[in-house]
Amino acid sequence: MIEDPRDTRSRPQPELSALPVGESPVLRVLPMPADANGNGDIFGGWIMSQVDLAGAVLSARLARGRIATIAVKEFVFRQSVSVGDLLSLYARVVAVGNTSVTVAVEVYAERNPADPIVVKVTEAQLTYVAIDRQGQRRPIPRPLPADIPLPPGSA
Ligand SMILES: CCCCCCCCCCCCCCCC(=O)SCCNC(=O)CCNC(=O)[C@H](O)C(C)(C)COP(=O)(O)OP(=O)(O)OC[C@H]1O[C@@H](n2cnc3c(N)ncnc32)[C@H](O)[C@@H]1OP(=O)(O)O
Repeated sequence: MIEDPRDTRSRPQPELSALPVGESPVLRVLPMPADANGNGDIFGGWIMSQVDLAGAVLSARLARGRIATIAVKEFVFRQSVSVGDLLSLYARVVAVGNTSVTVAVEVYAERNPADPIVVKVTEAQLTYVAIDRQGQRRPIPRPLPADIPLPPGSA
């Protein structure tokens, strides 16, 4: 039987959340109908690409140039995303190495404008490597910028 996407009875009830207090999203984005799968939910792959872009923002600032994604640690999709949701993506630097930057990204969806709720959609940890024009790894320039919050011990 094909599931009716408007029928929410059989779906897990959303865990109510709130947007992180005192933080600004690095990216806000609205999924469009073309980003939806056959069930009417937004493709996980589309969400993953938004997370990759969100993680790249702080990494590119720290690398002061080109970067490449080298690794992504575990995506767990906790809630589905629908057309009409507003996604906010928050990023936090968790490590800065010699050539790499590791960033934790969290994704929240705001929905139902008449009675707004916020749900946490997913989170992931991504590592980016600073690369030169030939695509070879290069050191992250030091000193690191003072305006990006960094974990203790980063220098
Ligand atoms: C002013 C405006 C600003 C804001 C404006 C923002 C704009 C935002 C732009 C959008 C930006 C697009 C963002 C998408 C970017 C792609 O989609 S890139 C496409 C997908 N990725 C690729 O094609 C990469 C392919 N891989 C490669 O080319 C090579 O592996 C690389 C990246 C050159 C690295 O070379 P390598 O010899 O393999 O590197 P290796 O020495 O083994 O490791 C390098 C570093 O990675 C770490 N590493 C290696 N493996 C792992 C692993 N499995 N896990 C964790 N770390 C690892 C190492 O520990 C090392 O770190 P450090 O200790 O040096 O810090």
